Amino acid sequence: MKPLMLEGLSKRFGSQQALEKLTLAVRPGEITGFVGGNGAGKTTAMRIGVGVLEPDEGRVLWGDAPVTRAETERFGYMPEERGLYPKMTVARQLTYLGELHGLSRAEARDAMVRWTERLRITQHRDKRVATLSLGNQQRVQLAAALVHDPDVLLLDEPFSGLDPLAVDDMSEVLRTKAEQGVPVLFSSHQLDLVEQLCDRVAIVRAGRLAACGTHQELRPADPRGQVYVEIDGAGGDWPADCAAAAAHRAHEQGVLVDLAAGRTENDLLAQAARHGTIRQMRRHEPSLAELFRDLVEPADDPPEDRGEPDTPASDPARTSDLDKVSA
Ligand SMILES: Nc1ncnc2c1ncn2[C@@H]1O[C@H](COP(=O)(O)OP(=O)(O)OP(=O)(O)O)[C@@H](O)[C@H]1O
Repeated sequence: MKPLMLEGLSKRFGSQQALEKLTLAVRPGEITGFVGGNGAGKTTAMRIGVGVLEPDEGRVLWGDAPVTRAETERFGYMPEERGLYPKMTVARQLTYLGELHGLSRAEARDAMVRWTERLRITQHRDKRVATLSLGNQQRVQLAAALVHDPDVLLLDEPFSGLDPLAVDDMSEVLRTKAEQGVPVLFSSHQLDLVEQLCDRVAIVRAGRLAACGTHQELRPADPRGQVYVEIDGAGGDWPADCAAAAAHRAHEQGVLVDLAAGRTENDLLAQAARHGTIRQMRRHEPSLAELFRDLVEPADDPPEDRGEPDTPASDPARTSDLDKVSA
């Protein structure tokens, strides 16, 4: 399987610059999470990726060459607005979509049977889509994206509104497709889920790639990091009189401390111990949600601020992995 490359995509709707030179590689055999605030440009990028929208600038590469219309037929796309025919039965719908993507009637029927079993919607095969719960409609929508055994999977918020069992089913299917070598890209606002499921995360901000990499690569390079400390009954402000603490804030059941310059964890430990029994002390690894907030929160900037590249995008440590792919 080949990577799907979105290369230098720009797209404007009226006065709204939806994408600004966005470049992103979706690698075969990996799940890439596509995250960003509302209106950051994820849907626009995916629609261009599957060929339902033309970019103003940039191109979509499948492997080394620009993707052709025939090749996009081999892509699987789950649109955010969901594109099912409400009055058609599930079975008819999936079979029809399979045929549209080039399968014979018998192959399409087999694929419908297989995916309705896999996604646990066999009991709904003869029902009209509109009569299903939203979660089950979403399972059908995923089946619709998979029925022709696609070479690439692009899914726009596939997890929104799913119950935990459906989240597990959906996650398992995406993982299996990636293991088969398919490049998988999905957008989501559920950052815990993205962190768990994705091999790589692309963070988009105001139409640009703010950062892309594995969770490890996205973490700040600062080797000092922060220290999480939990002390029995000490309250949240005990670091205020610790010389080893430059700053602190409440976090989970304890506090997150920035070590002061020249101080070590041992200095902090000694000072913390004076405040009570230490339950936990560990180097803090920021979650994806924290990294995301750091990178994306200033996205409320007015549109005129969009002209300059975002600092993280120009940070080689944060885009180095992408560079390797595009090189
Ligand atoms: N067809 C359209 N016509 C006009 N503006 C559009 C159109 N599609 C997208 N936009 C605008 O482009 C920008 C990017 O939208 P897009 O839907 O790609 O963002 P998103 O990251 O998917 O957002 P969300 O997380 O809210 O779904 C937004 O400002 C949006 O209003």
